[in-house]
Amino acid sequence: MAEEAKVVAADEEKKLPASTVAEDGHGGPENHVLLVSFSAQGHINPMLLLGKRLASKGIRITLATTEIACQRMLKSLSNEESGESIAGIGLLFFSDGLSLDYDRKANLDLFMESLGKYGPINLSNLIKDHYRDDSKRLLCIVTNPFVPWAADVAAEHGIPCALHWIQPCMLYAVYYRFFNKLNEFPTLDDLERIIDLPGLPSMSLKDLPTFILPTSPFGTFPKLFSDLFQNLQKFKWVLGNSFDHLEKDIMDSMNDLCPIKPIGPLVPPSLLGQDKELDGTVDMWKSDDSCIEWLDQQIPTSVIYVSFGSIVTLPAAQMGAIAHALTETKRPFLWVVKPPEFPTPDGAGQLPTSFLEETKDQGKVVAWSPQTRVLSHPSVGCFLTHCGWNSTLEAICSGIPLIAYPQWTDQPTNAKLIVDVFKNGVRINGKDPTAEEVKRCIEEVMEGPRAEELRKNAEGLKRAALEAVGEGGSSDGNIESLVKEMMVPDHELVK
Ligand SMILES: O=c1ccn([C@@H]2O[C@H](COP(=O)(O)OP(=O)(O)O)[C@@H](O)[C@H]2O)c(=O)[nH]1
Ligand SMILES: O=C(/C=C/c1ccccc1)O[C@@H]1O[C@H](CO)[C@@H](O)[C@H](O)[C@H]1O
Repeated sequence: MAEEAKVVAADEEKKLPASTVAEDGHGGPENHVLLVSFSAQGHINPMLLLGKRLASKGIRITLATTEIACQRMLKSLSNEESGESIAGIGLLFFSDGLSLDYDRKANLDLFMESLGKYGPINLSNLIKDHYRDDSKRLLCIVTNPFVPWAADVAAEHGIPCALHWIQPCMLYAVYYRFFNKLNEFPTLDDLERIIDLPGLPSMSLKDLPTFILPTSPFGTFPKLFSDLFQNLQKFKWVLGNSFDHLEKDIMDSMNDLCPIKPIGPLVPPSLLGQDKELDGTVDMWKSDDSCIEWLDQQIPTSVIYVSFGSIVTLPAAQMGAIAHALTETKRPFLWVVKPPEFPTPDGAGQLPTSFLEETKDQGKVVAWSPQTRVLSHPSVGCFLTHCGWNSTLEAICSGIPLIAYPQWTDQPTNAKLIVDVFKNGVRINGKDPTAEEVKRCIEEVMEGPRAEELRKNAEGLKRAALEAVGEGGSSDGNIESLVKEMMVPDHELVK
């Protein structure tokens, strides 16, 4: 039974520390875009990176997100950043209706219902407070799929709205076809059905996102996405965190339904050797930078990097299988074991006893890493990942082969892309794989007969990613055209 939610209704919301709107970009006051993001690390970072790219084209940027995200970000902001801006982008916060000490992950449905109830009211009030007069009128509101109601708030204020799709375009195509009932998908009576959609690789049940499984336990998310994908007309643009070379056939398959404009990969530009000034991300947890010195002492391409992102907490049995496999390979490893935010009585997220002592001369375990610096380090040979899309894109931009170990949401479909479309990795089979299965995948990527092919494919994707976001590249061109379209008021558009 979920603990009683301490709901903070809109009119009772606590006032946050006064946050002025510091702004990035060089345009006039009228060239102002408000980014609205869900509170998770893997949502805020791509939105901030999009903001930095728009700012580089002369747009003023402010990010609005929830109070809980503010609390997490303030914990790790560098001294010179005071919570009023991140990487030069102004910050505004609104309440999701719950107290800050409420366990949102353990009560997903209640959290999302509260966010959907109080978020729109609080966001609308924030817009009234900050953008009331015409001199500060917003060009556009860019929102994310977990807060689609921002489109209704934008319409209330007469502001155009864009959807920032922060997963692969493949998920966008699958969700669109599923929720608009354009194709047949597995049912409880037909779990073995193969799913063949135009422009996409054939899929089976294990490749589908968890929110559309016939057995899906996630009540709120299917409803949220069902409403979103049946009302995409609310958005003037749909922007995809991907790039032409990576998913061209998939994007083309949506052109006659609801086009998606690729503007990615949204990774820190320094990862692609571009201007570090455009890096604009936030860590919600303090990075343990000692892992870089540790990597400096390792042999090139020898290290197995293991990380499951900011949300996933692995069950104890899976932690044990990975620990045993790493020990058995005798290879150097760097493993991010992020402590659960709330106690896990069943040992989930915890390392087996004596593992650290047994492997102290073999590997290193940290609570949070500077991941993009790790992935671009010459000592890293492969990345054992949960296939979160930001991690996947960062690995692509680093030219690192992957061992896919998907857990939920888009991750099974991302794993399908990795193995059968990008061909830059292998997938660990089974929901509760053995240590032998994990070890088999590690050896296959590090020294197996396909190791060289996987590495070459990974390096080729890195070059394509750099080209897409480089000046004149496909994604750079799409951002340029987006900014031009944003500048043209609706009444001047040729219908
Ligand atoms: O130790 C870590 C683990 C993850 N990340 C970052 O956290 C984000 C995770 O996003 P992703 O979509 O991969 O997974 P999620 O956390 O959303 O499940 C990525 O940008 C990673 O670079 C990090 O900085 N340090
Ligand atoms: O970060 C999330 C979801 C976080 C969440 C949801 C509900 C309640 C609390 C937290 O999802 C990640 O988003 C990434 C971008 O969409 C995706 O690629 C990762 O696989 C997800 O883990």
